[in-house]
Amino acid sequence: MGRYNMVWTSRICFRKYGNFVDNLRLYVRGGSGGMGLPRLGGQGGKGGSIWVTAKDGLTLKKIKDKYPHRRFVAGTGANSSVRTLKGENGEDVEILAPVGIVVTTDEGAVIGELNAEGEKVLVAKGGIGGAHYSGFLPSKGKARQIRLDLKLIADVGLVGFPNAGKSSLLSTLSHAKPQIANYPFTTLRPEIGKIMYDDYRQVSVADLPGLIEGAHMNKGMGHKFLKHVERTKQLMFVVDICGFQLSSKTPFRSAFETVQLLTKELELYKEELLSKPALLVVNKMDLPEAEMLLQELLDQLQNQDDYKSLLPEDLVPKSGLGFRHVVPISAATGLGVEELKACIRGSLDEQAAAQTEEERTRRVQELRGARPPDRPPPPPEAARVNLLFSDANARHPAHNCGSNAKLAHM
Ligand SMILES: Nc1nc2c(ncn2[C@@H]2O[C@H](COP(=O)(O)OP(=O)(O)OP(=O)(O)O)[C@@H](O)[C@H]2O)c(=O)[nH]1
Repeated sequence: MGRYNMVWTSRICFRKYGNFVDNLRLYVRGGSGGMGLPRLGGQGGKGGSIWVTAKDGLTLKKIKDKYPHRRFVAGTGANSSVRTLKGENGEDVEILAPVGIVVTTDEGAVIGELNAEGEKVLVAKGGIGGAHYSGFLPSKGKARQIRLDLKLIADVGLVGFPNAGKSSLLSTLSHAKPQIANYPFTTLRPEIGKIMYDDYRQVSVADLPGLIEGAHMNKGMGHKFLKHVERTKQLMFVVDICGFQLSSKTPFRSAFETVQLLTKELELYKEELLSKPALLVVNKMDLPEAEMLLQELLDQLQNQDDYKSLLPEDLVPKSGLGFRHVVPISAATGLGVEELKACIRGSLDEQAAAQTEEERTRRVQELRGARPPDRPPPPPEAARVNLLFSDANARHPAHNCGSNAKLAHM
């Protein structure tokens, strides 16, 4: 393996977990019916119902931000009166949600799925108005907690320009020919591979083909690709250590510039995507000069401000680059692949633990009758990046991806 015998798996920068919202719990209550009028046989109006309707371009985070209380109550039916014997029906409430979600009860029973714009699911029916048959007494609307879950296509999504080695990596990771997945809410058919762990846990990895520079403007597979990045728990950026050039007419990009461009594409499409935990995989470490180029890349990642002028200003991501781990590998020889598997697993486990803790805190607060906490606003970008860089290793000692050290010998 020549001079190259080290794997650098320490955190370059620590991304906060949980800013990206892939599920949401809501309280919904249909309206009560109105009273009937026994004297004249009048009927109360029906209570309004609550519907969840699919709309393109929405995210669960937008719903969360727009309705911090996450409570939806439909209108009450009007009472029957001498003037209006049939009381007016209460108003329905429509909750707009992204396409590609499953709506379930709190216990996990599926109420319905939204796979296309305009599809809707009834989540809380309004009560019936009082009438002769009910002794003129109305009934209450249905009240319950529901969950909106984004249908995930995989635990981890590969993000990289053509030729970075994504397909090769997926095959190496999953030891099998990855399956082409077909999802009802999409036209793109990602390849999905499964990593098997010794404790029988399986982690799914999706190769989402078609990302090129300008994807945010819908170039190439553009938005079709980027939409899928939303549907994974974590991102795995894959870059060729020797850089990337789409064609002889387009400029050559170094590995560092490639990372910047990939990040910029996500930022321009939906900045929220950058709050997903991400790993950076540096591929083709078997090639000559790879170790020297890796050191250069690490230096550039750690001193991003000094290298900002390499690309035109409008191509530099404004939020900086952040990765939980940087893992050099060779998909061709298998070098570093076991370390990568350990990193992926560790990162997903940490994310799951953080989400469970957040949900637990929320429920405790709910039981105490307190308003669920809104996430505190993130610190200003510049401050955050600096802080994360200067303190990352001190506050979060090098994650043990098979090694305790920043430089782990293979
Ligand atoms: N030397 C070397 N070559 C590699 C490695 N990984 C992949 N390659 C080669 O790089 C080329 C591209 O690999 P792919 O796996 O098809 O890359 P991709 O990112 O899936 O490319 P697209 O399908 O175009 O998106 C192929 O010729 C591979 O054989 C590696 O670790 N070392």
